[in-house]
Amino acid sequence: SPIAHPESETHTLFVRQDIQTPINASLPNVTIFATGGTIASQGTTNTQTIGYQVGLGVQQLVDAVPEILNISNIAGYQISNVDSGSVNQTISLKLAHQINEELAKDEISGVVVTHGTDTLEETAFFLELAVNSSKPVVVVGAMRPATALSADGPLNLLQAVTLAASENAKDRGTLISLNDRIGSAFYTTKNNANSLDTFFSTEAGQLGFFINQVPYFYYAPAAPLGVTHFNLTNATSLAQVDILYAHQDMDPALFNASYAAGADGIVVAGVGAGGMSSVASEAAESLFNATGIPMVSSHRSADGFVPSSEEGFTIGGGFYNPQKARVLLQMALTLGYDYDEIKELFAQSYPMP
Ligand SMILES: NC(=O)C[C@H](N)C(=O)O
Repeated sequence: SPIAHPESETHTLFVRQDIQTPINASLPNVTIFATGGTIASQGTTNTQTIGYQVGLGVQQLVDAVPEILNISNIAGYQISNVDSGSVNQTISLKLAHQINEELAKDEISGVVVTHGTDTLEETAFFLELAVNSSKPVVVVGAMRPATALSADGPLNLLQAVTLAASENAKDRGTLISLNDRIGSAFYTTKNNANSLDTFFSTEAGQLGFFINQVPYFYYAPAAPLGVTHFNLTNATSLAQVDILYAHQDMDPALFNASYAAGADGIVVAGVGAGGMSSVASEAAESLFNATGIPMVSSHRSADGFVPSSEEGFTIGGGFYNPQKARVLLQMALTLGYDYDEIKELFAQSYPMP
């Protein structure tokens, strides 16, 4: 094995297995934080592409693609080993804290997070807001388990490390790298539950592409409009924000139920540009009038825009999809933003001409 000092230690919540490759002084240093997902999964046959189990550690991910060591020295941390549907605020806060610490070290060029693709965009957006560094943070996953014919994880990981080690990737915020594409964590969303190219086809999210494993960017570094960096250094937990999905005959009781279950904020994945039935809307408004709980309107369509209106009680989620609006609202509530500040925070991403 090219990995020099494997050691493992079991914590109650995190399986932590720190690895460090032999140091080659002429190479940059990249740290990998592994969280699980399909990229770390194994099936029972090489044709199994559903129903596989997560379980490979960061050591095995790196061992599968030794070419990585021609690009960068690697240190690795096992933060969790779960499907991304089970990634929670404990894991994302831990990631944010450790990544901020890691990137503050002069010798570190960038970091890679390996993650399941299902909620990858939520963690990537969370890191976009909670990590304060010009160095690259690259979040990567895979759509086929490591045991599959034509598994995509190894090349995706090689590309992610290449990107994290690249000077050209600096000052671009958190990046999502998958299947040759480089996307902005701010805008990229998972588009297909099964396809290898699942992070394709968002309106504003595509930043670049790998050609022969070299990252090419379409634009000079740029930050999305309205990006706010939050200091969560002292946060040990996050506010509770629920997403309610609008549809025909949406149950209006969901609003009170969500509040009664402890929600500090609610995001509505609305029909069209943030809509819901008049009955549901009345229930939402009476909860808002009674409690002042902030409610953000987003869209259940994959892409779109919901503005705030002057008279409405809901806050327009702008370009944020429901899951990203949830992360943003969660951070704002955790740091004590009031209703007007939250409205302003969302409006910042779409400055009016
Ligand atoms: N492609 C994937 O990674 C899916 C997997 N269920 C996850 O952990 O998100």
